[in-house]
Amino acid sequence: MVSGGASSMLRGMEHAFKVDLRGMIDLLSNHLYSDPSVFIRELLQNGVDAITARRQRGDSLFEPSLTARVHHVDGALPTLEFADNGVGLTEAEVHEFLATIGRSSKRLDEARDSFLGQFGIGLLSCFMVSGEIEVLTQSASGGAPVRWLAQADGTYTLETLPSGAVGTPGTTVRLRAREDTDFYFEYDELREALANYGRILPYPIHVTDGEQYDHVNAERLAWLDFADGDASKREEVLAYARTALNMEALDAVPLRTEDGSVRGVAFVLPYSTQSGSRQWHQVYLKRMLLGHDARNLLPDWAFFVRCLLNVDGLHPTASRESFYEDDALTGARASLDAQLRAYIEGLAQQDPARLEALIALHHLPIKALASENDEFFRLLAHAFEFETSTGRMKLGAYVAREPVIRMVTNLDQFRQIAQVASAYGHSVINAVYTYDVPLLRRYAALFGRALEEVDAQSYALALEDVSAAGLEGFVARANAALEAFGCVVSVKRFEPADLPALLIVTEEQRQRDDLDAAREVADELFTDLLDEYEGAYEEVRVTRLHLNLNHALVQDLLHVQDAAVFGRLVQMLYVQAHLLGHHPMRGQELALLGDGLSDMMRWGLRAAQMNILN
Ligand SMILES: Nc1ncnc2c1ncn2[C@@H]1O[C@H](COP(=O)(O)OP(=O)(O)OP(=O)(O)O)[C@@H](O)[C@H]1O
Repeated sequence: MVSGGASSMLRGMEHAFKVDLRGMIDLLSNHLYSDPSVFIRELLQNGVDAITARRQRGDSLFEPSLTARVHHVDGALPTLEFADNGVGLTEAEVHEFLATIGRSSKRLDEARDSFLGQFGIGLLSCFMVSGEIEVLTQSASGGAPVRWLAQADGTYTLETLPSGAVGTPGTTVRLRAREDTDFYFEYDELREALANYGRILPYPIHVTDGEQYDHVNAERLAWLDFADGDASKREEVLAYARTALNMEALDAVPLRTEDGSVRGVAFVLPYSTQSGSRQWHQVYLKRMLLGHDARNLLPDWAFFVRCLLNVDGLHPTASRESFYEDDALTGARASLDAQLRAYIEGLAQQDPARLEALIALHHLPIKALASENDEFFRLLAHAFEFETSTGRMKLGAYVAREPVIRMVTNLDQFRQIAQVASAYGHSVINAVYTYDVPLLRRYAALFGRALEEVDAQSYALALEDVSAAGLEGFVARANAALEAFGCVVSVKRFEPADLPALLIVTEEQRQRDDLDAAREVADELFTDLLDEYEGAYEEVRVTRLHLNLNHALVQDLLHVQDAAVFGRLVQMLYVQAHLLGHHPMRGQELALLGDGLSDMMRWGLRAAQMNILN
């Protein structure tokens, strides 16, 4: 049997955790917060929460106010006093809340909705810029004022002051700059940080340093009213984008969700953006800046807008730089997605000109969206523009004149085909850009249209073949003239009759010739090895020149006997076909052009001289 004494020995002695404050501060500054200026956010947040708490007590006879004052005493490092006239703290509350890390007066569920803070660690961020934190506070529930002085090593002193020493309820936090942090105490820096975090906070924020003074959130921001449905604020909101965001927005779209209680505005960017690029937004949580990244709130395809958003019903992560993933966030995201989508759909019905401008600038995100959503696609498909062999055209106009949608998926092929296709009265779509092919496929499927992927070679094969008509000798001579250029000649008849020749260049897969050559001389062992390489192919550039027998020059060429003249003429037709088809010319072809022109000039001169002599 185990005696009671022995059992307590087994249980061991109970100890309390100890927290190394320096380690905590290091953790906060290096791993949780991205920038030391967040101490301003934490001070603002505590001040706002304290005022909210005082109001919730039923005290409405005071003018809420938050003030940051910088003091410089005798060339020493500056101090910052951050004062609020909120609820304040009693001595017991100072011990319980200020001096206990992780303890917050705001965590109760009902409190969570009203307050900004909840984790009980925010004040520690002041140690990132100051060696000590001094708090002077007078509770709204009475009692003596308290002075609390905390050091970064985790020790603190607390003294109660004579009643009435502070006067009205409220709290002042005093911080002393260090050599390495005085930058954050400079007036301009401070004002900027206060404005950045507190621009839309509901209580006035003042900043002073000697003669300098500013009320950083004096401006009434129209975008919140606009989000609430006040359409008359539209021009004001666009003007705000112009002056404050330096953006001539194409449009302003009000946003509002039930889930997460989001309100805001999306500005349509006046310039096109890359798919996947990240926009710089302003996201506020209960009117306090949370950050500039709205990735977990906005859909991926919304990279053509920049948003100002205020969120009341989502929860922050501990760093307070993004939102905690929960059902409300999922709902808010889905609703914002639907609203931006509805905006584009609305334009399609009510403002086609604006939609056209939007598509012209942001065709990639819009096409991305259309390629995954049928309804959206049906609505917009006809407005999408494509490059075709007969010029840029909206898909609607294209299908009105072409019974079959013909597309080419390679740019070189497109250049070549442009000539041949028009000979047949066809218009071919250049579908080499992202989303083109899936969009055309979807179009064909949804609207029941025939879609063909065409290439230059198959077009050329369809041209009327006349090489069997006793022209073998002619073709052989022409081939000899172009042998050095790796070009094969054929004679065809095609339209337009004024196009003398058509050059088709294809990249073909050819089995490597040297493989066969190697096999001929290889012994058994190597033959096995070579067999393993059986599938080795190489890309070969194949050039075909189709001479057009409908053209007068080609007809004349049939009767040219002089081998030198004949060769040069064929070669010049070959070069001309390069130029007409916009084919890139290699050094060989450029040299040929030079030589050919000289010959032509020489022959021309000679003919002229002979005319003179005759
Ligand atoms: N200016 C203030 N006036 C009144 N009480 C304050 C003030 N600043 C801090 N407190 C008290 O100290 C507690 C701890 O503050 P702290 O900033 O560390 O955390 P928090 O605001 O509760 O949460 P979070 O870590 O999310 O900011 C608060 O919950 C509040 O009770």
